[in-house]
Amino acid sequence: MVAADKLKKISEDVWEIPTDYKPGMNVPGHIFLSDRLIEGLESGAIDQTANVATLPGIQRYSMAMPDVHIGYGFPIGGVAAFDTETGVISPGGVGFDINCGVRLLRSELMADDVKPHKVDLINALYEAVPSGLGSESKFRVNDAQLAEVFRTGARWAVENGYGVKADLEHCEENGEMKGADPAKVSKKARDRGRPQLGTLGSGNHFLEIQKVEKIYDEAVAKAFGLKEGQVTVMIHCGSRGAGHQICTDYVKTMEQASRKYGIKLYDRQLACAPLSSPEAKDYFAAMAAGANYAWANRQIISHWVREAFSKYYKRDVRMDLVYDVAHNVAKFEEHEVDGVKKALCVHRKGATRAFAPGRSEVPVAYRDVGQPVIIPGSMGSASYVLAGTQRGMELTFGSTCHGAGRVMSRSAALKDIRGNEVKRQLLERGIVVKAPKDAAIAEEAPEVYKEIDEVIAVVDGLGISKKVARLVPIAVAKG
Ligand SMILES: Nc1nc2c(ncn2[C@@H]2O[C@H](COP(=O)(O)O)[C@@H](O)[C@H]2O)c(=O)[nH]1
Ligand SMILES: [Mn+2]
Ligand SMILES: [Mn+2]
Repeated sequence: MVAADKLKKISEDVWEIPTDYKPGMNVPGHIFLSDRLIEGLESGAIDQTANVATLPGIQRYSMAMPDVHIGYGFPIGGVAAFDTETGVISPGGVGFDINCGVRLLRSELMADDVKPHKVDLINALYEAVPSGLGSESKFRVNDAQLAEVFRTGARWAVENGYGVKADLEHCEENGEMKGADPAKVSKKARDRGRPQLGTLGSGNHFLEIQKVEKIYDEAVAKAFGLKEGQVTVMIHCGSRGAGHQICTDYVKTMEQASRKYGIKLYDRQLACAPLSSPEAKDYFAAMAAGANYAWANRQIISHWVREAFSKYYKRDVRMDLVYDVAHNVAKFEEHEVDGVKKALCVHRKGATRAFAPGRSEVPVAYRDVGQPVIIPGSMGSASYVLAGTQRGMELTFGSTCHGAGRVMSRSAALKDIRGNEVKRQLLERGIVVKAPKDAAIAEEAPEVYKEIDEVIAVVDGLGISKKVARLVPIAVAKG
């Protein structure tokens, strides 16, 4: 029996997990997948989506985007919104890499100018930005500076010479989530985060030089400053050891809190606390600090990317920030539920906010067209820029997918795939890959991910975000 047999197809690409799927479900689950993608859906991801539906105060549905796969407690690709009075917050609904996210720089360069230099350019980026699992940064922050990073995020970086003010206007939350409190971050998390600020991290994190291959919506693309043939650079990374430790610390706090507040957990990894409790407030303050660390991190890395291009071309190469999205975060937002405006805490775990035109959270420059949504595919496939829609506000609390989503585990990839062969095949297609070791390439081979075009067809078809541009890789530096 394929996992999908447990689901009820209620409309094109929408699969329901009914509330009688398991005891304790407060709302149904909705999984957004095409008939083809549903074939590969793990039954564990259905169970996880159903488990989330048992949490107190969940609104409308527990949702999973088409990049869904098994995660820690909540599925990756999961979206769940909780009433601020009756609901909960859960570190498992945010993930260990707090504010892992993606930003896109648009350059003034065209692909034909860059392609002959792609090896030198990717080497320059690889040199400029430290990467790898325990990698340490080229610069050091002291405790007081780290506390400022936790409090003010990307603004700290810009005020210290890493970028320009306009960058802040083009970040979700302006790169500075309010309510962060460094005092709620443990010494262990600070010690892990201090040496890693300004590092890419490992594996799935990357820097990618891309070409805008196709524009689907000229007017929106123009608002985003994108045109066919243009070179862009995509940066994917998060909060490194700092975020990981914050999550680890608060999972323990929440396990105790769940018992204290009598919350029945169908999976220990869903540990959570009522949003009104001191434990929830402490976690939110620490999570926001982790999110700010990640925004500062992507901001510093952007500065080094700009420096590397300018140094290589021996002139000031203009690289403006299109936008920066968080895809592992919980946020307080206002949404309409059954015709009533409500304050909700929306968890997006491997999911991207995709707000419609007119929302005050969307930067002024994009308010008429909707929030830019940046969706990476893999080092051998396309990535996409989309825009948020009103349909998304209605159907998914303004959310969409965050990537293609894995279909093969890292261990299976290491067993079945040879990194040097993947590298050779990609080079044959004109894509240069630079990574610390061949094993890292095997773990991240294009075939370990779903087909991004199919995933994007689902979100575009449902109308929860709409296609604006398709980007293809020229050269990739993997962490
Ligand atoms: N364009 C590229 N996309 C990539 C690459 N490696 C991974 N990915 C995609 O990113 C998402 C998000 O990853 P996550 O670790 O935050 O879940 C993933 O689902 C892939 O689709 C790459 O080298 N280039
Ligand atoms: Mn990520
Ligand atoms: Mn990450």
